[in-house]
Amino acid sequence: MTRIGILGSEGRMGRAIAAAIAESDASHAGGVDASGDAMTLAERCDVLVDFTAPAALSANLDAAEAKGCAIVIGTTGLSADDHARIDAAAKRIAVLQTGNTSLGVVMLCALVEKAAAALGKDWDVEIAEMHHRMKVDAPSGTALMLGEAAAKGHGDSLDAVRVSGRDGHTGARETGTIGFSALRGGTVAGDHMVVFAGEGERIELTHRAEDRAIFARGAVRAALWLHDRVPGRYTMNQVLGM
Ligand SMILES: NC(=O)C1=CN([C@@H]2O[C@H](COP(=O)(O)OP(=O)(O)OC[C@H]3O[C@@H](n4cnc5c(N)ncnc54)[C@H](OP(=O)(O)O)[C@@H]3O)[C@@H](O)[C@H]2O)C=CC1
Ligand SMILES: O=C(O)C1=N[C@H](C(=O)O)C[C@H](O)C1
Repeated sequence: MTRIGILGSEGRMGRAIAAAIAESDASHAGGVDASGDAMTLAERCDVLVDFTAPAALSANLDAAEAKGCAIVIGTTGLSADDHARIDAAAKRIAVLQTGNTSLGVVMLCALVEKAAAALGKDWDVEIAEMHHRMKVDAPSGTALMLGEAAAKGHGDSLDAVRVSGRDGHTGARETGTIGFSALRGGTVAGDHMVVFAGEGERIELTHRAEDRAIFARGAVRAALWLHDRVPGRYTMNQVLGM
């Protein structure tokens, strides 16, 4: 039976993941928070799931590498340096990092890439997201994944075309850019909308998370799939066979 340890166990996602493990074939090996010791937890786990904060990433990867655990990283707001650190860890252990573990968002990314490629840059792409008032990063990790999917469909790199948080006299929209807007409030688990705006018509592709249980179930599914994989960096598409 796969033993899963939770990094960020008392957080919103940590508690949802504990509930998802209880309904799965995995066993719950324990959890830690900011004051806990990831290294000690890793000793009794096959797979760690990390839903904490970017500041915790390095220590969490150190623990997984030292004890030979696989790790699912759901934390968002990661920097380019964080991604380089993940790539380095993936040479020694199995790592899956994603901004969204839900089946629906994996499908939405595929649809967005396909639509962007088919419609081309004459259809302006805008990404809007709404999350609960406690979320600390923007745009969301999911919004960035959707932006990357659209940029890929256009044959671009997202960094070259990204426009975030317009304010003031911005000038007219530049063709080929991808815009991001973030709303925060209440208890929204996570809504994402990708708009393709053309001449006289528009397409809106939307995913609404009704409960963070969808992310938790996806994280446990990813952990079960990752157990005993050879070192490397894996994706949710591989977990879901998409
Ligand atoms: N990939 C996905 O599908 C999803 C990703 N997320 C992402 O997961 C992350 C957590 O979200 P959420 O659960 O809502 O946030 P919470 O703030 O509710 O929980 C974060 C948890 O991480 C702990 N933590 C913070 N810093 C450290 C540290 N340095 N070392 C160890 N633990 C630490 C906190 O402990 P303490 O309280 O002691 O500080 C807390 O238990 C966010 O980045 C969010 O965007 C969220 C949902 C889905
Ligand atoms: O912080 C959250 O809550 C969520 N974070 C992830 C993100 O940044 O995209 C996934 C989901 O939308 C919920």
